[in-house]
Amino acid sequence: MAEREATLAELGLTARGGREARITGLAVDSRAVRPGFLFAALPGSRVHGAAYIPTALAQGAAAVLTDAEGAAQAAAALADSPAALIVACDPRQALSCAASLWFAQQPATMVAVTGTNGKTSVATFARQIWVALGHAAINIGTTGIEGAWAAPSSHTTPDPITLHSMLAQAARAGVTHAAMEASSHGLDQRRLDGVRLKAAGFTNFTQDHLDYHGTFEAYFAAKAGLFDRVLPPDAAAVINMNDPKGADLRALASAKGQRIITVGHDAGNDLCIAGQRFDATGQEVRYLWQGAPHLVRLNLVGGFQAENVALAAGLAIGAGEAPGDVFRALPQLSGVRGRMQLAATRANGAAVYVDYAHTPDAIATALKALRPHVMGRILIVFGAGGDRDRSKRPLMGAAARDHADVLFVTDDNPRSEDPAAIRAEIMQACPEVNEVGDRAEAILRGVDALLPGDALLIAGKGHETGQVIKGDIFPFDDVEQASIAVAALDGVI
Ligand SMILES: CC(=O)N[C@H]1[C@@H](OP(=O)(O)OP(=O)(O)OC[C@H]2O[C@@H](n3ccc(=O)[nH]c3=O)[C@H](O)[C@@H]2O)O[C@H](CO)[C@@H](O)[C@@H]1O[C@H](C)C(=O)N[C@@H](C)C(=O)N[C@H](CCC(=O)O)C(=O)O
Ligand SMILES: Nc1ncnc2c1ncn2[C@@H]1O[C@H](COP(=O)(O)OP(=O)(O)OP(=O)(O)O)[C@@H](O)[C@H]1O
Ligand SMILES: N[C@H](CCC[C@H](N)C(=O)O)C(=O)O
Ligand SMILES: [Mg+2]
Repeated sequence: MAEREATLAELGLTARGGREARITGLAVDSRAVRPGFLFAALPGSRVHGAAYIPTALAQGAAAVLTDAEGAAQAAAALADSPAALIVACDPRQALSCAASLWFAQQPATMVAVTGTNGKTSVATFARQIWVALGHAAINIGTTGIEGAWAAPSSHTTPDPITLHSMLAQAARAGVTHAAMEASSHGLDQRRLDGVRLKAAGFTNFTQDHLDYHGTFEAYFAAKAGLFDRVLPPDAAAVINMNDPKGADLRALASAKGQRIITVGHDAGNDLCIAGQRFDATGQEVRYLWQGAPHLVRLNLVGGFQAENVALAAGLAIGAGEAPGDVFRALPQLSGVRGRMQLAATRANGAAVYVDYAHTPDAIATALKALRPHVMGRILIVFGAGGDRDRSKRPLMGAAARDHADVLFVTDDNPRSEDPAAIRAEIMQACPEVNEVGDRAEAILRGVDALLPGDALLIAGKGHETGQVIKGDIFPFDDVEQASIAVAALDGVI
């Protein structure tokens, strides 16, 4: 980053007293500050970044961006320094816009998707549609940056400096299309406010992340910010009307003057899921685009995937593709790793699926979605993450109790918490279950219990490759464990 310089004005920032500075890089963490950097001292969840302003100045920061509280907190250090001070009411938003100007390039066609469940799936499907239509495309989210340019990512929606650095690298590598996940944390923290969107999508709204947002209202307001604040008026809003919150977002998008593409099962929607027929490996879907039918074979298990595909198709159309081309591309779509993934099959034919369901709604949806594909019983192995929304635990237990036939409650990233206490909270709703703390053993027991025609759903970790216990990450992969269990029990590798 130090190879180039920009003035504050070029980054859209105005310092107190009109002071200018030549900026050589951006940082939100004082430990990353180098001489000439702009340090963004942001209000955090644990501490105000202003606490690190003296350190950043000592390391040569040429400018500090913060809010009024931060400026007051570090007044003494700032008064003694030649660094420029920018005080913004929303410093996170100012940082995102500065980052977009600093890194300068982003793929010309970008879309974003928000919602409690389905974001990764929709973003991946949008990328696959674009690739099928001949574009150099990526998706950005929980599974990293994938497609024509790839990189790992620690966040679903990366912080703005990381995000714009990656967008610029991807654009320089020739990427023209990008679909990104807008997490509620990312929206609340303005991480994607510097992204220029052609379309934005909404999947659904159910319980998650109340530990962070506090109330359902605040959680929904964060998601609505994608349409209210980030999406420009000349862009398209693609809204799943099957969700009760869809109507609220349609009204919001309409007030903004955005082009609205509604998606849902009712015939009145622009993109309607008019019929579905399930078989062992996927489904046939009859979509209607503004009344005209498109019959599509999807190699995807789970009725909700037809909704995710519809939303991705709506985003591609909203961002400029011809509808006919988009529907022709859909049979080529393949599933996302760890989302209703067929991980193994027993010698007796019983199937083992791995899915990332880690909310009450996702567990219910995943189990209900499996039913039409399964003739026998449905078994589930699941747990709940530590240091995350506690109130969802008994609800996850209830969802499994209501929609599965045999339950194994196990551990899923206990993090700093006592794993047995997490399991006990889940089992408040389903006391009559098999409790097996060790996840590998729970999977082995679940696989062992499979009779011909049965299916096992291993829920919660999806694509994850580690089990987080205290501060350590132990290698763990549900798909791999499913294969190991089948091999051990059936004697095949
Ligand atoms: C709750 C949350 O989202 N926290 C994010 C936030 O940290 P924070 O502002 O709360 O950090 P803090 O510790 O209070 O520190 C305040 C400020 O001081 C700075 N600092 C701190 C220490 C130091 O020595 N020097 C320094 O400058 C920090 O950089 C920060 O700006 O800003 C940081 C920098 O951008 C993020 O890394 C951090 O993500 C944490 C690690 C996190 O776990 N976030 C998760 C919950 C998250 O964002 N998840 C969503 C997806 C969820 C989902 O849908 O499943 C995601 O998009 O990934
Ligand atoms: N449209 C949907 N409706 C309900 N549940 C869904 C839907 N799509 C996916 N799910 C469930 O949610 C799980 C997570 O899917 P996905 O990773 O696509 O969502 P996400 O919103 O990206 O999740 P995260 O917020 O954790 O990144 C899936 O494994 C599935 O169980
Ligand atoms: N990104 C989500 C995923 C959680 C998945 C589950 N395995 C867990 O650890 O709770 C979160 O951090 O809340
Ligand atoms: Mg995701």
